[in-house]
Amino acid sequence: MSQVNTLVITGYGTNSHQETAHAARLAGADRADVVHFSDIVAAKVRLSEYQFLVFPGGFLDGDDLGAAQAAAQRWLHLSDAEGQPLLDSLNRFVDAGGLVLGICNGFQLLVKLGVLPALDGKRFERQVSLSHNDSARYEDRWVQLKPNPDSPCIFTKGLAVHGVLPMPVRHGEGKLVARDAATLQRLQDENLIALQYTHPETGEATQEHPWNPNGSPLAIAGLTDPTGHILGLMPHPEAFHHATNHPGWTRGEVAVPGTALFANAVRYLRENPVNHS
Ligand SMILES: NC(=O)CC[C@H](N)C(=O)O
Repeated sequence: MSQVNTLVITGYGTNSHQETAHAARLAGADRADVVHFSDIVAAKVRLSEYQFLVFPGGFLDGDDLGAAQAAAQRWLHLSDAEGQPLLDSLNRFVDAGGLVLGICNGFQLLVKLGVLPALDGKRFERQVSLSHNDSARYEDRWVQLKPNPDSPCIFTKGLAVHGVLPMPVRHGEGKLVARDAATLQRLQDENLIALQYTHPETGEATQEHPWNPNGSPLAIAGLTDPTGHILGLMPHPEAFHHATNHPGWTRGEVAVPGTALFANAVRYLRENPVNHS
């Protein structure tokens, strides 16, 4: 069975990197290293040493200029100490079959970088973004997510049988905006909408606040790319890594934890070795 080493990139304002690494370990990853972005730039650590790359949540650069906007510029324009553009390393990582997960601020980074949704295979071209919540406030609450069984997403595979997945959100900029109506339509038509916010009474996708916490169109909570190897989502799967994290646990409520997304990634990588050669 092949090795699953997880790289969680921290620095400049991430705040859930340790929980994220913990979730990866709980899900069975052999290793989960929390590495500062500057160590990637210094070429002390290479993406090619890993199979699973996670961009955790937080407030990169204090959300200045818009969440993850400044961080996206760093990824777009910096090269490492060996002269390798960071974008090339990221591109190669994905082409080698590595899995990428962006959680909340990490999802914001992936869309601003154009890693998601990468329609027409166009990576690093911004096609959608994440903007301020319709409620004009920071939303900190639990939501219920419906996985799309027809999505190519590796992370959500098989999870639709559970109905909904509860997970907490905490963000100010979680509303998806597409550059045009056709782009939005294609996300749906190509099954790139991996996760949707649902109404607790109907279990169906909803635009209703607070169940849809940000007003995201088509109730989009998470997006994948056409390969299914990349997932970005606004809710925090790492924050539901144990039964007692769930607000209903004292009432005996049982639900599939967010670590299920990580477990799917680990399982996939065991069976589908990444080829960094
Ligand atoms: N929890 C997070 O990662 C927050 C993301 C971002 N800082 C926002 O408020 O939208």
